[in-house]
This record gives sequence, structure tokens and C-alpha cells, in this order.
Amino acid sequence: MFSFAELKGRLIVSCQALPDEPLYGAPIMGRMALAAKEGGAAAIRAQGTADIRAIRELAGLPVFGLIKRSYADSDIYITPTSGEVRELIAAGCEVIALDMTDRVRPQGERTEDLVALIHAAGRAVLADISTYEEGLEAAGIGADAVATTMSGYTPYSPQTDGPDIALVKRLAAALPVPVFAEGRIRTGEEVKAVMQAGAFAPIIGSAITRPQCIAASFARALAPESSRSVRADHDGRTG
Ligand SMILES: CC(=O)N[C@H](C=O)[C@@H](O)[C@H](O)[C@H](O)COP(=O)(O)O
Repeated sequence: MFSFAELKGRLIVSCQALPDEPLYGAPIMGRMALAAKEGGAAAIRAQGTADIRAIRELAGLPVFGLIKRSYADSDIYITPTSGEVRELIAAGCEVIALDMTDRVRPQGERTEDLVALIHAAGRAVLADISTYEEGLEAAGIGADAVATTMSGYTPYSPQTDGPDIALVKRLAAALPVPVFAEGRIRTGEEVKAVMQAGAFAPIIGSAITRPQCIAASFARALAPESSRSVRADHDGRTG
């Protein structure tokens, strides 16, 4: 199984664009991952099997794979069911990221069974969680690493403007597995802050790979009142 040890203190870049985003397309995400690698990324977080295959071919870095898919009977959209897990195993990614928040999975599936399926295929599990309790629970049922990805995106987690540094700190102090800081890291200072809080490594997306968000941050500096708000995708669920 993949060992996270080589990623300690290294930059992980999330390269994602959904169909409604300007950079949608596997060849583009492959190039984006190559650029991230040139900039020092040691691994890539990626969405969808076409992107994952292109990224593995072009950048040749370990991939944390996920599939965003919505189901009518659940709010979970990051690798929700065993169907997505099987697709990701076939795509070859070393690590499979899945929502391990305390919410009901679609189609009556159980998180424990997804973890077992991933381990049986020799892959590692990255748990995307939104609270301290969810992090403990995820590690307790076998997650090999935890990421603060969903903090700010469940109705019951704190809606912080930047990364949830307090959550990183509590989880890093409590868990034997790596705790990745993910979500709304936009500056080098924030990278230093999450590392100081005990993060194993930062996972950074929009601030590097969503140019529409980067442009909007500059546009806001010029005209804070009138500038358009540009949404990071998050499956259309968050503003
Ligand atoms: C909440 C959710 O669905 N997050 C997604 C998870 O894969 C991605 O859209 C984010 O870009 C990623 O987590 C990195 O975060 P940020 O883009 O803030 O650096």
C-alpha cells in the first residue's frame, strides 16, 4: 500500500475542474498537474478517471483520486458509493479520497465497507472530514490519513474564511495517522500556519489551479463592491 511518509512537509496540489468550469478537460488538467510538479508538488489530488489517467501519464506523481457525483438520497458527493470506488481503483490512483463526514451515504451503503473495498485493492484511504469527531471516527474505522476538506462545507462545521487551523491542530495532536490541511489555503503565511498547527502537509487547490478564483481575488481588490463573486465548484453546493 502507498506510504504517505514521502509526502511529509511536501506540497500537494489539487487539480480539478468540473464541466461548468473554464479549464474543464483531461488534457488541461494533465498540463496543470505538470505545472504543479514543476513548481514543487509531490502529489496531486484529482477528480474523475479521465483527469486521473491524464495526470498519471503526464506528471507521473502519486494521485489522491476522487469522483464527485450527486445522488438524490444523500448530501455526500465526494466518492459517495462503492461504484465510484471501483472506478477509481481501475484508474490506478494510489490513494482514494472519500467523504467520511457523519452523514448518511447514498443507496444505504456503509463507509466501513468502502474502506474495506479500498484496502482489499491495496490502496490507501484519505478521509475528507469536517469536524474533530469525524476525524477520530474516520481513523477509528481504518482511514490511513485524514484531510480537513469538508470543514466549512457541512452545515454544522465552522464557516471560516481561511483554513480551519484549529481543526488541524486538534486532529494532529490526537491522531496517529497523517492529518492534511485542506480547504481555503491561499497564501504562504497560511501554509506556515497549518504546518505550525501540526499538519502533515498542505493540499492546495483553487489558489493554484482555478484561475477564475485567482482573477476574482485581484478584481475584488480593485472594486470590492461591484466585483462578481466566482464560485469554486464544490459540485454547486457552496458559495
Ligand atoms: C469542499 C470540496 O468539495 N472540495 C473539493 C475537494 O476535492 C475541491 O473542490 C477543493 O478545490 C479542494 O478541496 C481544495 O480546496 P481549495 O480549493 O479551497 O484549496
